[in-house]
Amino acid sequence: MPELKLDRVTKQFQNKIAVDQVSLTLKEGIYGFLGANGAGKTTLLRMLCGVLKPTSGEILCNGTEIRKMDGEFRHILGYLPQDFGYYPDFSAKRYLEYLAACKAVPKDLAEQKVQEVLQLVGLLGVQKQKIKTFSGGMIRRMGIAQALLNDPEILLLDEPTSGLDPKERIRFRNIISAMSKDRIVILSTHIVSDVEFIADEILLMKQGQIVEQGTSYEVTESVKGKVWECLVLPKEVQRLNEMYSVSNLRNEKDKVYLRIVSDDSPWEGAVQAEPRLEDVYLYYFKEAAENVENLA
Ligand SMILES: Nc1ncnc2c1ncn2[C@@H]1O[C@H](COP(=O)(O)OP(=O)(O)OP(=O)(O)O)[C@@H](O)[C@H]1O
Repeated sequence: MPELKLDRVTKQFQNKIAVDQVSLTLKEGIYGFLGANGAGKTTLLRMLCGVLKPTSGEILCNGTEIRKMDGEFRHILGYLPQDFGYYPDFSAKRYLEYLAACKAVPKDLAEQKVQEVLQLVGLLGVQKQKIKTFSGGMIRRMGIAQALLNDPEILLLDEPTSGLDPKERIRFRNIISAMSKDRIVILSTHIVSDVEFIADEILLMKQGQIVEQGTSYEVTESVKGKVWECLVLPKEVQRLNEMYSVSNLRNEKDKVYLRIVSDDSPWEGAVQAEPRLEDVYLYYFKEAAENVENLA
């Protein structure tokens, strides 16, 4: 089993520090990098797969700088980038056979491997169809299939569920869980439910830094005592909404139920509630959540 070690890894683009002194040790398991858009997740993943060179710091695989391992590192790596490219006129099977050749999967093994990954992602029955006839979810599953062709020990998935409906999202999560044994799986996302139940470790990334790290339970506990519930009159809602991070709002007869994430009690009579990972996200990424709302 490989061990990945990041030692003060930093990436600066002109005057923007995208990844800021990140130090981590990653062993077998699923690591969920959770952060708002622009937090630095993609930049970190691109350094991890060797596409980008860190401005400073080192990434070591079993003690050796990955850039010095060259082909050897690529052999144990599978990568699903955010903008995964494919040939729409190829069938799923032909496309994966083509990629298997690009990845130097031995010819006598390639056909079996293609069938194996198609089976794993549930595309065996449609392998002869052209990719252009596939739904978004099927295309993302193809993406995972290609990343698994060389049976990688390290699997990097950048926003793998973007654009998927809830059913496909669940299916995707199950696939990732099923094949995570004996691998390091690194998954970046801004969708809490993608990692809440499957990640062994969650890493919250903000402005290029890891601001929280631990199991889902541990990270959730970090906002214990900061999640509040209260019933207020409708006329109070706007003010509270402007002052606090409201994670849930529901009309209840003549009052409104609010769930608020705040260091201090937002309302006389507010009671503390059990935190959820979603509350943690809101606590750290309030501004980002607001931007998304404004765009919606
Ligand atoms: N090639 C580049 N040149 C200049 N700035 C960049 C470049 N790539 C990324 N950045 C900046 O670095 C920061 C981190 O970007 P990055 O794409 O890593 O974030 P992210 O967390 O993956 O967000 P997203 O989910 O939107 O991709 C952003 O402010 C981004 O604008």
